[in-house]
Amino acid sequence: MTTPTILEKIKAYKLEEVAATKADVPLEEMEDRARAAPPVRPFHEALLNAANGGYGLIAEIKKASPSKGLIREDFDPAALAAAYAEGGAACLSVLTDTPSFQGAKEYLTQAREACELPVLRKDFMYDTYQVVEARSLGADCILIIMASVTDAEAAALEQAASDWGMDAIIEVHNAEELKRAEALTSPLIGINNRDLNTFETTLDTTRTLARYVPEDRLIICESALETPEDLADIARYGARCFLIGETLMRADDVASATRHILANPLTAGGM
Ligand SMILES: O=P(O)(O)OC[C@@H](O)[C@@H](O)c1c[nH]c2ccccc12
Repeated sequence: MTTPTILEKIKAYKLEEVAATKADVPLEEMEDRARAAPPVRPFHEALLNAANGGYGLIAEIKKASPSKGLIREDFDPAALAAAYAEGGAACLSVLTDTPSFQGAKEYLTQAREACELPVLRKDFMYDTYQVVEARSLGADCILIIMASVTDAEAAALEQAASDWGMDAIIEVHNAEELKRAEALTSPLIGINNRDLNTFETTLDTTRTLARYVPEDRLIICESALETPEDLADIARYGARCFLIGETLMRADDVASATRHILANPLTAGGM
């Protein structure tokens, strides 16, 4: 027997979780809740508008991660959301997975209520039930991790997001996953610089893959971004949208750290 990969382990516990939630809240009931949720905020549009004038930042609310352990002690999703909005983020991402990221479904609702930004539910999605649940929590966008789903699962998740008026980010980590992503219709392609099975990170992943992304898709460079220089460098490869968690979560003053990383390193400074 081969040892399961990290993504396989996550998938196993996530499917159990989903089965338990479904037993508690049947699909019809979850659909009622989704219909009663506040209207969808335009995620793609907010990102695109911000990227046209500079950078489109998706700022992530992330308490802990499997590779880094606890990232932020003082963790108030509503205050963090307000700080991100003040600092110039275009959208938010909120981790709702508990076993690996110490996230929670309520964090998404709390963060979204504290600002006007569209919100990505950051979780491991396999079942369209989770998409309905995401909408019931207020999510405006979902993540589809190609490394963790089949083509059929990805297509079903994407369709469910679209049925509920939400956007979907298709996350890829290599050329093969990018090819599979191209068969889907979502215009949002996330290039994850972190290998979710080994946790290794390198911005070379984006530098290498960006040129193969079709022109009609919007590239989001995800993970391991630390400085304004990183953003400026990656922008030269055609990506103007960024998903950043840890660097901002480690800052004492989250609003000013957000402003700082979004500043153009060529024109900033000198104050
Ligand atoms: O904290 P970082 O290195 O800035 O990364 C943020 C985000 O890209 C990362 O949390 C992430 C990207 N794809 C994921 C999929 C599942 C869980 C987490 C992720």
